Amino acid sequence: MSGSGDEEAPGRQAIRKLAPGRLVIASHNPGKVREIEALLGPYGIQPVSAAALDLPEPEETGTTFVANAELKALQAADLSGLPALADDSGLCVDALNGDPGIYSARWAGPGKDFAVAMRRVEDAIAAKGPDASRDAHFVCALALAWPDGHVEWFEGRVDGTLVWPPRGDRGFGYDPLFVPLGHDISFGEMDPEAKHAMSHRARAFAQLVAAVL
Ligand SMILES: O=P(O)(O)OP(=O)(O)OP(=O)(O)OC[C@H]1O[C@@H](n2cnc3c(O)ncnc32)[C@H](O)[C@@H]1O
Ligand SMILES: [Mg+2]
Repeated sequence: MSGSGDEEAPGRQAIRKLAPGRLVIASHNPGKVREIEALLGPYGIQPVSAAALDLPEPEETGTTFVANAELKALQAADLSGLPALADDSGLCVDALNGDPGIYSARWAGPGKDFAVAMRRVEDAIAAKGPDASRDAHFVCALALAWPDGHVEWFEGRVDGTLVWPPRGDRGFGYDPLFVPLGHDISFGEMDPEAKHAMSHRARAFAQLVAAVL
């Protein structure tokens, strides 16, 4: 941090008090929780997941990634009495006007079956014809909320193209479909460290670190 003598923002003071304290990761997605724990690793914060605290999964009624991240973070902070970090993310496909977007989890159905969701994406692109664009991007909105209702949010994005059939069994969700720009392997084939070097989540996280940690 640069400068001296300036008053720290309330959020900054709060997160400083966290270390080595606790932060709720307000997500019920084990793949995301794993990635966020890895990203938090260097900062001496002890994360606890919403699932470990038995927090309910809120209905995602927002119409944007940020709105959904915010409602998940606020609910977890309110119920736990701890600061909470939520992630709302998804795959946006150009040929599908940005779908599945904020509905990315819902395209996998109640069984959260991403083989089904990836097939749905592929079928929808194929229905647009052989010349349909295969360009896509992942978006991640992170919201950091405190029990007093203070909330800050950050967004990251990574561009790429979609392959078929799915490639690799690393990562989670739509990772096997997505080849980031400038690379020739999918997120599903990549080392977690390589994904963290460029992912939408890592980019949103870098902004959070710059602003808050
Ligand atoms: O809401 P929480 O409890 O955090 O878990 P979720 O799985 O429902 O998460 P979202 O509502 O944010 O839905 C986003 C979906 O987009 C997909 N997604 C997000 N980030 C991804 C990534 O890095 N790689 C692959 N798929 C991703 C993933 O399948 C998620 O289920
Ligand atoms: Mg969700």
